[in-house]
Amino acid sequence: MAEQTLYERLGGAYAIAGAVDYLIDRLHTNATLNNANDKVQEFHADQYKAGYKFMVTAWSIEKTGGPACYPGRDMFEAHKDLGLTDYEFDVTAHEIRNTLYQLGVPRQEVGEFMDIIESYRTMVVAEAA
Ligand code: HEM
Repeated sequence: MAEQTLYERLGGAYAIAGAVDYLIDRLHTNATLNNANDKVQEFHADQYKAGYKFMVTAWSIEKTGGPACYPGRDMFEAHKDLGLTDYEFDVTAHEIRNTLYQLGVPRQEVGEFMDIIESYRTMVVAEAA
């Protein structure tokens, strides 16, 4: 049998959407991120929340080997005007990791997903661009 994709091992679209739902609620109330950057705080207004959950869910589905369904910008385009620092990236990555722990995702899959997140650092952090 062919090896299952990370997308399949995470439980597919429903499980990923559930994890993103939990994650974005945490990020939107993360005082460190909100205090660090006006642009981030502005974007955390409720009117963007459902759309952002959709975007991050679709991105995660696609990057873990599920169907190509992400309609948003690439990670450099989406973040280049936000002036993000390595510290803010680390805080976000910490919340992502904690979400996976909280939901009981196995160690192997946590490692693989966090490797994907880390591979986008230079596209997200303005200092590194
Ligand atoms: C690897 C980590 C990250 C991933 C996977 C990610 C994912 C995404 C996605 C999928 C979008 C939507 C793009 C679009 O609508 O075209 C987006 C936009 C955005 N992200 Fe991230 N992001 C990451 C890191 C961060 C960090 C560290 C911050 C700030 C703390 C951040 C803040 C934002 C904001 C404010 C937007 C909206 C930008 C706009 O519409 O002008 N992201 N991100």
